[in-house]
Amino acid sequence: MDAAGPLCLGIDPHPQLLHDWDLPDTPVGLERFSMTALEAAAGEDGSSAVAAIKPQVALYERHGSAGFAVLERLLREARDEQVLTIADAKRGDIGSTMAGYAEAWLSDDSPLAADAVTLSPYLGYDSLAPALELAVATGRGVFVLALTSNPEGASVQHAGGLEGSVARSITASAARDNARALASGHVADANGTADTNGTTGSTGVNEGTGTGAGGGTAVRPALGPVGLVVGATVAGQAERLGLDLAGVRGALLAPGFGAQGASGAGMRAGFGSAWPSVLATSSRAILRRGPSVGGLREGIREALEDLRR
Ligand SMILES: O=c1ccn([C@@H]2O[C@H](COP(=O)(O)O)[C@@H](O)[C@H]2O)c(=O)[nH]1
Repeated sequence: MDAAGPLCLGIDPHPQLLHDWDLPDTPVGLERFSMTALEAAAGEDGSSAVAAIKPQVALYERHGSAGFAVLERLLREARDEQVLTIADAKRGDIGSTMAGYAEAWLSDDSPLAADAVTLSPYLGYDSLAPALELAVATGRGVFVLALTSNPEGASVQHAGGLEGSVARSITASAARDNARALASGHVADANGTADTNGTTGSTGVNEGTGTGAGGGTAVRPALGPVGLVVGATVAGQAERLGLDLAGVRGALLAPGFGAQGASGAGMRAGFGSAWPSVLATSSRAILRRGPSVGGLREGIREALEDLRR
């Protein structure tokens, strides 16, 4: 985020987008789409144009094993291009089988290994422990759904009321786990290398200034391995629900920027003091600028400009 700015490019190969790009709704079309988006994300001068890419796993899964093969190639080539990856898989299960999902997305030798994965905490936040443990051990991260960008999310996430909402409990649990990880110094450094010696930065962890390509001068605290998903469209609700997002000390992945209507100005206002930790993610609004790599890069530039403004 310091180097490239607070933007993640969502790679969502919707059937309509494949059609608009004049590609077939097949694994061949999916592969062309994914590699083109990666080329745009990788930037022109060897430095990534975005902080991360976020492939939407559902849209690969709908093509079966051939779709997963394309996703494996995307994740592998992104790694080769040094573009960070967030697999948007929204996984969550009872602890014993959660370990299987964790290995699939977060272990070094998995063909689907990403730098981070999105997790659903609705079988109980602590059921996610196998994924959090593996993320810490391999220098990766997780993003736990807290306040999702869709209107239906409120029926579950606001439950419990202003003082005791589900979202508040998830936020507090993430803050607890990050505090533990940060205190132990056992988190990834800026190169994604697991650091157990406390030698990275003054606190032994990755600290960012928030003064890089993302613009702005706010100081971002050191961030732990547990991020939250907080929709850009609903960020303003966080304060009303008493969520201490800045206190989480984890990255805040914010979908809803662009196609779902959220703007840079609206996000800044909604996230308030947590803004330096926000990683806005946009899929369709940028992907609609394809199929040319130049068009996609223009979309990325405009989105970054909006976030800096
Ligand atoms: O709360 C959430 C969690 C995840 N998403 C995902 O983000 C992208 C948004 O795509 P856009 O085209 O930019 O609207 C998509 O993959 C969703 O599954 C979300 O929107 N909201």
